[in-house]
Amino acid sequence: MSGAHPNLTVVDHPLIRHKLSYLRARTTPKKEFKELVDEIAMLMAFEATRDLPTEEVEITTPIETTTAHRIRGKKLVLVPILRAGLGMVDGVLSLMPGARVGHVGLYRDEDTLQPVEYYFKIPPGAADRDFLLLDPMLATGGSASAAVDGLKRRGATSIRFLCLVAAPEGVERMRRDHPDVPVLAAALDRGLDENGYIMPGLGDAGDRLFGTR
Ligand SMILES: O=P(O)(O)OC[C@H]1O[C@H](OP(=O)(O)OP(=O)(O)O)[C@H](O)[C@@H]1O
Ligand SMILES: O=c1cc[nH]c(=O)[nH]1
Ligand SMILES: [Mg+2]
Repeated sequence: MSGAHPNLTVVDHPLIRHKLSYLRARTTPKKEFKELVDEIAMLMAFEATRDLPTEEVEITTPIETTTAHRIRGKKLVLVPILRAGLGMVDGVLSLMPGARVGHVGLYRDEDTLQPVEYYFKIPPGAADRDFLLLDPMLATGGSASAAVDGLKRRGATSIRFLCLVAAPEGVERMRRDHPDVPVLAAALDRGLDENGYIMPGLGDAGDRLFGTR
């Protein structure tokens, strides 16, 4: 938990801080930017799944039979918010290759900053799954909040939101709209500029990932 934001955990680790410094730099090329997004997402997924329940199983090693532990219960679903969330999927999947992947298509209208939904596909049986919602940027929080609305409308009850850079405005919006959804971020930044961009941020994550600007 993080001070004024009881719904926020800043995953603050020297490796993450180091990688973020390159991610933020405007000179970092597209290929490296994508690799860094994956690497930070993977490191954060380690923290985001810290409290997944495990159960005892009996296994036989080449030496003897023993008790080991495996993750129990609900099946994990990664849900990237398109487009930029796609950049985080491979990194998280490298830790949990068995996780399913849903997709939420949202873009933020450049003038109104309101999220516009254009796609929604998740596996059936939402009530029995743990969802990890992925988006590098939490700015006003409109997109994350709308994505959580969509998951809840389809029956989801266990949702965590994983982002790389969060603005206080977005964290507060999530606390207001969805106090039951923990937010994990690699960094909590200063605020938003007049165009709704995070300061100091890293610019437009989708454009930097996909080379569209
Ligand atoms: O918290 P908010 O104010 O809603 O802003 C954050 C959203 O904006 C960005 O997406 P964008 O609309 O640029 O779409 P893109 O990923 O397709 O580029 C980002 O990836 C988030 O989804
Ligand atoms: O700073 C920001 C804000 C929203 N979306 C981005 O990609 N970057
Ligand atoms: Mg974008």
